[in-house]
Amino acid sequence: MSPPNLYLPLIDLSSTDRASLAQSIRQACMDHGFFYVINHGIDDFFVNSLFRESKKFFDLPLSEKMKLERSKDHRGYTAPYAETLDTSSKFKGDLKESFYIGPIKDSLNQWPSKESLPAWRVTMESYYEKILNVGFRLISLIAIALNLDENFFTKIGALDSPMAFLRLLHYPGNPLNYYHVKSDSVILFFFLWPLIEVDLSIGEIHESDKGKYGASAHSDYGMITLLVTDGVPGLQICREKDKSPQLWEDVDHIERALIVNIGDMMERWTNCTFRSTLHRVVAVGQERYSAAFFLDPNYECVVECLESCCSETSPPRFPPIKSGDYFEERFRLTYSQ
Ligand SMILES: O=C(O)CCC(=O)C(=O)O
Ligand SMILES: [Fe+2]
Repeated sequence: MSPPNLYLPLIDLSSTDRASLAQSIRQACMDHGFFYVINHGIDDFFVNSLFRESKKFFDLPLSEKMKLERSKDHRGYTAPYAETLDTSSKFKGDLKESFYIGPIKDSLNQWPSKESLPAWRVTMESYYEKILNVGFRLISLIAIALNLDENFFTKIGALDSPMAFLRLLHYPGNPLNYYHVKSDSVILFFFLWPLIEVDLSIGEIHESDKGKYGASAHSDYGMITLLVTDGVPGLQICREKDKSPQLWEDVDHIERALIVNIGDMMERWTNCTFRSTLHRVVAVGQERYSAAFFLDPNYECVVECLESCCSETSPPRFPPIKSGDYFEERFRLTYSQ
């Protein structure tokens, strides 16, 4: 295993020294907002079956996938170019296609039929439970890292039926195959590169930075995100978003490690002590699969500056906000471009 270019701390969940783990997490969250997690207890077997089933879905014809188009509850399929994570971008839409699975105990999720993909639902549900469990363990370490009771986030109700979403992602290898033209309600896909040269006067050509970004620059909305990838590179982070020009650093793949990052809610809670770092996925000309698990608080939970993160000299920077209100606004911006 070659050492990563960008040094991100490795958090070894098999360690019993919770105080030292929490200290490393604190440092990682202040310096990068990103860290690796090893020995998390999710067997390779589950990750491999997650990617195998994910691929089976994304391999279906677009018309089949669109039958499960993302609902108002944010469950289901989003086609390439449906999302613009970088809401300031002049380009429209990201290259990726994705599938959202929300809390598995409610009945709002959409599933491919058992006839077409018999093992799909059970695979996703099983991975969801396992990764949720790792998320809970990390949140408790994060509470310690913030000098709080290890059950702090449970006690304030954040983890009471948390709004945890598993998002399966597929980045096409050849972006040119996915040029997408949108005209009012009509969406046409062109699968032949030469056609792009034709001046199409209907609608708008969605160039998505000419296919440069699988996912454009963004920060995640919630508490923490736990990511697994198939090892294909592309993920980059920018630690100083206001610096010009921005410096983007590659996040290397480490076999069997999860990549964990802090989201905007946690940044608000911690009064920016912990950083919600800008990141993106650049297209590397290779097909790529990943699965991001967003562990976000219960929508009723009020996110307000933690006592351990403010003082007279460092007053709260954000007003308290109900988690559900915050998410609705962020989702609206992401999909309204
Ligand atoms: O696919 C990846 O590596 C990152 C995905 C991501 O940042 C996201 O879905 O928010
Ligand atoms: Fe992200």
